[in-house]
Amino acid sequence: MYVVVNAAMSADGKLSTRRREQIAISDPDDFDRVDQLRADSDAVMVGVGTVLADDPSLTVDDPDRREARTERGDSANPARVVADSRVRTPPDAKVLDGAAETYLLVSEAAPTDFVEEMEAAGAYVVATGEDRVDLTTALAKLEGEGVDQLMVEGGGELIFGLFEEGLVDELSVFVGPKILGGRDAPTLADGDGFVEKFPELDLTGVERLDDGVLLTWSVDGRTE
Ligand SMILES: NC(=O)C1=CN([C@@H]2O[C@H](COP(=O)(O)OP(=O)(O)OC[C@H]3O[C@@H](n4cnc5c(N)ncnc54)[C@H](O)[C@@H]3O)[C@@H](O)[C@H]2O)C=CC1
Ligand SMILES: Nc1nc(O)c(N)c(N[C@@H]2O[C@H](COP(=O)(O)O)[C@@H](O)[C@H]2O)n1
Repeated sequence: MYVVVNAAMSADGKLSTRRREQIAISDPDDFDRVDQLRADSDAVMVGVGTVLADDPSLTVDDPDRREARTERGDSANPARVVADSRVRTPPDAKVLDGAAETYLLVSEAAPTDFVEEMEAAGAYVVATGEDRVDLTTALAKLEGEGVDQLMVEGGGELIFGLFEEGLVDELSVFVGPKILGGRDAPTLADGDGFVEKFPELDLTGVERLDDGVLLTWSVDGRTE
């Protein structure tokens, strides 16, 4: 499986405000690029923190891109994947609206009644890990379901978890012309942070998009 992490951050490295409110950091050209990346992927993943903060749809916006997918024999939208160890996804979340297949990655500690509620809402529930989703095993299971390219949109906890497990192949970050500030505002990679053996990146692209810059890296030492 090829894993590409894509996110937009402010010039000071924040994914959103300290209130965790969704905010447009990307400019129109970047949103269009993100839509194409979704259309090119088999699945789009977020953490439940993002579902709770943003209630994203994670679908492809451009009808021509959806049509191109169906013409090549794919579903109109990529599958949606939510890492949600304890099942905090609300049953009325947009990721459960039936517009695409949805996988809910939960831990073995997930309450059975919540799991059943998610299955009744149409989600495929994949349980791995004792208390927290075991991302390595969960992604291997998704690969077994035909997910060859996984796009990850965030947030910072999930992105850190994927780097921690050595699961990221490529990172693309749009740096937008805003300062958000806030010591508690989410950043590109939160979690516990690395203190040694930092993931190393190879810069593969620098491109001006509107008033921001798109930076792309490949990741050294991808282990899975
Ligand atoms: N600017 C951008 O491109 C984006 C911004 N965001 C912003 O990020 C914020 C949400 O980010 P976070 O609070 O960091 O939440 P998150 O979206 O990273 O979700 C974290 C949750 O994922 C679950 N999870 C399960 N297994 C995990 C594992 N092994 N490792 C890590 N997480 C695991 C846990 O329940 C954890 O609480 C929101 O404010 C949202 O607006 C989110 C996506 C993109
Ligand atoms: N690429 C990008 N740029 C921004 O400025 C953003 N705020 C985000 N946020 C991500 O997009 C999700 C919303 O998706 P839908 O439009 O609802 O499908 C949001 O949840 C973040 O993952 N991304």
